Amino acid sequence: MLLKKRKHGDTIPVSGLSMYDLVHLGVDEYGHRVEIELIYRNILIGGEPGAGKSVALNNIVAHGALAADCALWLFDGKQVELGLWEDVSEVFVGPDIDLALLRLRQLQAECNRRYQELTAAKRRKIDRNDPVDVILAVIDELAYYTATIGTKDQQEEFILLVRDLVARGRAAGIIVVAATQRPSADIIPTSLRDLFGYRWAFRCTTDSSSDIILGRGWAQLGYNAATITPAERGIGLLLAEGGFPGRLKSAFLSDSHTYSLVDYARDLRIRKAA
Ligand SMILES: Nc1ncnc2c1ncn2[C@@H]1O[C@H](COP(=O)(O)OP(=O)(O)OP(=O)(O)O)[C@@H](O)[C@H]1O
Repeated sequence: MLLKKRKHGDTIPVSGLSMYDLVHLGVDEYGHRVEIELIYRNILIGGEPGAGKSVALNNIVAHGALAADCALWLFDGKQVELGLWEDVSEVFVGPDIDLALLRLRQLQAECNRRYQELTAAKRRKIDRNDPVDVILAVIDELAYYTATIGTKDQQEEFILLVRDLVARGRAAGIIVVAATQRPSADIIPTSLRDLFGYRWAFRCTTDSSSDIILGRGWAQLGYNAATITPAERGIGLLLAEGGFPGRLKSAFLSDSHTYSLVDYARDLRIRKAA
């Protein structure tokens, strides 16, 4: 089962986390905690500006930052969304398409290297006993690198590299988390969207943009992020591979919560390196 639920109120462990553990996202309509198995999966997050994507992203990045077996590779077109985590990241890329492409090529090379090792060892995927970190590659905002900065060729290369990592990275322990406030077909082509095992749609302005995140036909079946009202910030529809979209509210993290988590993650990482 990909999506796990526990009673709301159970404590959420924050120390000694692993990327192989469940990642806490929030609470569903019945008051159950929603947790996902992110390892060997990727997640796409979309919705209109102010709908709650950054808070959702911060929950996932926080898990990665607190996990002893995770290296954070952060791509932040706006520089301020993920900037709080820069200190505890292995790689941080701001609004620089050349650097973003360089880092993605390096990630692709690392993916290829891990595949070679797996093949040599006659194995199919890395697991928690392997001496390599899971790489959590977080991209916010996708459209910034694929439609705003750089030349057409650079934007296309960016999409190709992301698609390759989403398609092949999972077994190699590379997880892609991509967020956009522009859920349109040119930013998230079907061929890319369909590779994401999890899709989380926050409020959208139209039925079709909701379908662009969740998949074609869900709005018609009543799973439509355009029906989330502007006041319902932090609420979204989460689809886990093979299931039905479920409504949930992300765990709220204020800036001061996030700063505390960054400090705690920094301490854990200093202790790990010592
Ligand atoms: N889970 C939540 N619970 C309560 N309030 C929330 C929650 N998530 C978001 N909000 C509120 O909504 C505001 C906007 O959220 P957030 O910055 O995550 O939106 P966004 O979709 O990332 O916006 P943008 O695309 O403009 O960056 C937050 O500052 C907060 O006030």
